[in-house]
Amino acid sequence: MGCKTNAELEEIIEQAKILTKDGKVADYIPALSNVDSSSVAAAIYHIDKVSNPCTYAGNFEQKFTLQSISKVLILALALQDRGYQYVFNKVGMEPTGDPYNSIIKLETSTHSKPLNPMINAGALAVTSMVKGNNAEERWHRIKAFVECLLDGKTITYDKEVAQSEYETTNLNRALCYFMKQHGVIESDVNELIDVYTKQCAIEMNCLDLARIGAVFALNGKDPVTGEQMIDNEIARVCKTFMVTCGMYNASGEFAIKVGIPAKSGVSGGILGVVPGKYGIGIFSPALDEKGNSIAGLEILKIMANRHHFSIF
Ligand SMILES: NC(=O)CC[C@H](N)C(=O)O
Repeated sequence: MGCKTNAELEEIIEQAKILTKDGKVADYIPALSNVDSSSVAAAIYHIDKVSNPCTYAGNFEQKFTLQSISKVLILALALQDRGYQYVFNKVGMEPTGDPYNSIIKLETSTHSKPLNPMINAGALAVTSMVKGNNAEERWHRIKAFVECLLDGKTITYDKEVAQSEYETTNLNRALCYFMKQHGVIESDVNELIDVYTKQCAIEMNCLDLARIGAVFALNGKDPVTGEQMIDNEIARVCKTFMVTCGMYNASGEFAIKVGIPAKSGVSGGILGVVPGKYGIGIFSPALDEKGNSIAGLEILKIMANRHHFSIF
């Protein structure tokens, strides 16, 4: 993939970097805290450019784990595997206004249905729907699907981060046991947590993430081959969830200030989609109190203002 540095993006990154000192790296997954909190990297995949489609700035080679960004990709796979009815029979479509790991709405919602697939409860239920005879098969299908979105590039997962989350994720286990009790999931809880912690620990750099953004920007088509990688309708559903719930309980403010489908993860990654134009990948691990990358948000706000990103 042809890539080059971009002076404007460098300038924006320098501006945003100052804010990293106001944020905090996630440490509730212990292995996530081993990272330089001042790192900032960003890449943009321009879907109209045939040669050198990618521009980048900052430490673009640095890999990070997807964490919650993986929820959008696994939703696409589960919808492909099971169809709309099956998935949304078990998981809702409404934003919660609560933190991503909150348990409160599970108890108050009808049939204990998680409110949407972007909160942990909903994402865990969605991961349990990926086809496969066992955890290993499910994980291999997830890995193969993400590799397809990256033109066949082999992806890896950060074993230390996955193991660290597997050992400490009592709250996610609690969400699973609650959902199992109420028939939302059927899987063995530890097997489900095993697949989920691996999917969250999938690692890539911001160039890779920008390429995945480009697939969504093209309604599921590969930006190079034009092949339909994700069904058009499924890409639409995923992008809609990114708008309504992709930035946790800051999605409303983000829709006003930036106005594009985006999904963030507690590692500090943000996947951004400017429909018909760009895929965006950002990494900066210092987070605000809602769990979004502080510098990442600033970069998107500046770019959205200058280049009129908003879809609204
Ligand atoms: N917001 C996130 O990125 C959360 C993902 C993380 N693996 C968790 O389940 O807590």
